Amino acid sequence: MRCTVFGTGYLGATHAACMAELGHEVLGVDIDEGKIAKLASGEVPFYEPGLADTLRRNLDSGRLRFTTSYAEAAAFADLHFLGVGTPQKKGEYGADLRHVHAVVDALAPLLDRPAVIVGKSTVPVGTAAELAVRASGLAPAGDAVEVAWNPEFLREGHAVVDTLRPDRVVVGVDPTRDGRAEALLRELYADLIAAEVPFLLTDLPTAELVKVSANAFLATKISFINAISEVCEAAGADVGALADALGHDARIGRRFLGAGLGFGGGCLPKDIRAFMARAGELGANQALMFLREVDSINMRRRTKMVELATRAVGGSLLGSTVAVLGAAFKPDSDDVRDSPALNVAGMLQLHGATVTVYDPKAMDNSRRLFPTLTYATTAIEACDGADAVLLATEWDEFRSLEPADLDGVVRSRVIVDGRRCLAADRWRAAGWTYFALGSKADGNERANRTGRVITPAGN
Ligand SMILES: NC(=O)c1ccc[n+]([C@@H]2O[C@H](COP(=O)([O-])OP(=O)(O)OC[C@H]3O[C@@H](n4cnc5c(N)ncnc54)[C@H](O)[C@@H]3O)[C@@H](O)[C@H]2O)c1
Ligand SMILES: O=c1ccn([C@@H]2O[C@H](COP(=O)(O)OP(=O)(O)O[C@H]3O[C@H](CO)[C@@H](O)[C@H](O)[C@H]3O)[C@@H](O)[C@H]2O)c(=O)[nH]1
Repeated sequence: MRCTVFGTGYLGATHAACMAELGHEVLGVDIDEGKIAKLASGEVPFYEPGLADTLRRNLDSGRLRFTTSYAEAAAFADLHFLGVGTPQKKGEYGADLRHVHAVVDALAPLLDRPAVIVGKSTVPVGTAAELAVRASGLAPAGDAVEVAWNPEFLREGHAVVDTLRPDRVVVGVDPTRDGRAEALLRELYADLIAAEVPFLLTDLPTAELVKVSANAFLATKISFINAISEVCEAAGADVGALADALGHDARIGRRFLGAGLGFGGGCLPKDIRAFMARAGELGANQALMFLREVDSINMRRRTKMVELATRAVGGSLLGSTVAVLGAAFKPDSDDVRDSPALNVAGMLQLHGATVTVYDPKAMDNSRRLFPTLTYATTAIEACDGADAVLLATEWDEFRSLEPADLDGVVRSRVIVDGRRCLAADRWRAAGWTYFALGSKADGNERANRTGRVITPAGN
């Protein structure tokens, strides 16, 4: 069958390529001409493992095309996915829906046949119902234009697999309608349904809420372990061993109990804030108060990392040289939106450190966002002359670093593991001072480059 996808960013480009992979004819639409030109020539404008192959295979098959023309898109299909950004409003918690509105306002007047607009963007509950009124009011086909919601749960770095084999497909429809939207989406996802991916049909507000509730839960789980991490640091316990023990309880599970620098990216931080804002608008202010704490715990990890770095260089960042390994908000992505790594790098610089950053894939995006930081072309180059090395994003390339790789490169053999992904014993055995968020401080702290003594402390 045919469909369009409006917005060809991390979500939309993946969805378009994967729908074509399922055998459908797909037209991706974006207002960014450069992005569309790249996609049309087989180039993915961002880093996502496996996506380039899927894109090229489906461009070659002729099933996948890209355009900036809304008129072409309206003529092409009667099933239109909406995957544009819903960022946090400037200076407010709420979601900025201007891109979502722009799509509907430009597309609906072109819809002169029955059509279904299917939202995939993450939106405040109530948006779908509002868009349904907006679309049918603007469309020549009137009420024959319907809105459904099919929230997306893919993770960056695993986007292709998550789209082709999701844990579930959630479809929200208006129950007063004739079932056309459900039928179209069942047909579109027939291969997934045949592979026993649960297809969960709900009303519109429930589908919208499933998405933000899932992200709120994930964020809460991460902040839970990071709150416990603070207690571990104070008590001299080890949060990694604690999380392993907790995770054996099947009711809890080990996933998303990774303590460290906390969550960032284009989703969890802005989604929990928009969820709080929307609950407030609905008069349910009290309900999500805990998410404020989830957010604060998360942001505290970043300042905690700066404190640890300060200790690691001997008490003052002023005049120090710090290497930051990692800039993306997570490994296997080049996304630097609300990246804890870059946030920390920026704070270190504000405190007077000379900061050199290296990331395997996110260098261009980082330079655009933080042009005043220094960037290296390899991890080793970033560590040249460093008083401390900070590991901020757990790329495999950094996990597999050996202490010997950096001996003779750094000025002081001091490492701060913000993602708890290095073997502490190996680094200590090699004579390094090893700090990690969520553990008692290194017992072998010692005089560093300036002869300043870093005192062993309990956190
Ligand atoms: N990134 C993810 O992993 C992910 C996963 C699930 C859900 N989401 C949600 O999906 C939505 C998109 O996120 P993203 O990360 O892909 O954002 P993004 O910024 O990477 O992509 C958005 C795209 O929309 C395009 N766009 C803006 N206005 C447009 C218009 N009027 N017409 C056509 N295209 C337009 C932009 O040019 C851009 O290419 C957000 O609501 C996000 O919360 C994202
Ligand atoms: O145990 C963990 C797991 C993750 N993180 C951090 O949490 C953030 C988010 O990670 P992840 O959820 O894997 O990445 P996203 O690609 O942002 O995916 C989330 O946000 C998407 C957009 O809404 C959803 O579709 C996904 O289901 C949801 O996992 C990253 O900074 C991670 O470093 C931790 O600190 N500890």
